[in-house]
Amino acid sequence: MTPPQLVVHRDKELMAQAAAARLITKIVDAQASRGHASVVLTGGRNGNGLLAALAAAPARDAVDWSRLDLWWGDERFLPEGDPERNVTQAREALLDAVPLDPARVHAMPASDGPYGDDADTAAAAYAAELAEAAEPEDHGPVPAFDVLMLGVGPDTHVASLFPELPAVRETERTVVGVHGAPKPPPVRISLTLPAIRAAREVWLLAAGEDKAEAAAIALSGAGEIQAPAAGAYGRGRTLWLLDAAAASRLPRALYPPASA
Ligand SMILES: O=C1O[C@H](COP(=O)(O)O)[C@@H](O)[C@H](O)[C@H]1O
Repeated sequence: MTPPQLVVHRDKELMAQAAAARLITKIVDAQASRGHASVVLTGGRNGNGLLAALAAAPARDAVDWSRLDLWWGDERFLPEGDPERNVTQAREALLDAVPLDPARVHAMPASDGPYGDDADTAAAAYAAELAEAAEPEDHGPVPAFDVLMLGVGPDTHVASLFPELPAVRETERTVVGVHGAPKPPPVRISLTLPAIRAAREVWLLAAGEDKAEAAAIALSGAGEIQAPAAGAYGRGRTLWLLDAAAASRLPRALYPPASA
């Protein structure tokens, strides 16, 4: 387990801009060293805020968008094009504005797609797609993503891993169907903690007063079943990107010097 590093920004706008700049650098560096890069996107307010900031950043043109694989950490299992789907929101915030290779945009299945409304079969299909993309040097059934981003819910959920639900207890499968999520919609698809931990870097995004309690709990030694964000870490780095409001209830010992 890589211990979390914390960066606290003044407010959520600055946090989104700084995280977008950080992501551009990571992608450009990965493309320079390996020829391609892979990023796992998150839904939610903070994830979409980052994508919108990236869309507005002039440095976005430094990325070779045709050599970037995009995956999702979770999806709301709704029909294609539904405004609540994470991929729909990501397209609106950024993806439609950059020259991605459509074959490298790995959206999770929709509820009116080839697997119909069977979220478990759709999840298994996504797991198979990940396994096919994994290289031998990744040493596992999912690619070693360069960056995997996760929004942190006010209840400490990450991706669609909610406290105490079966999905957060999964130790074998890399992608699961989620049923009975406390946040709508109730049916979702999610990467599991083992898949999340395959990433080189995991970035947790938390901005706003409503995330303060969740950040304090997850960073104070809570168990991952009760606080899924506590179980999200990367192979090489675990980075919490917060704004001052979300960091306001962290124990003093954890509170780092303000970054900006
Ligand atoms: O429903 C979801 O919620 C989380 C957190 O969203 P936020 O709006 O509270 O920041 C998000 O990370 C996840 O991808 C999404 O499906």
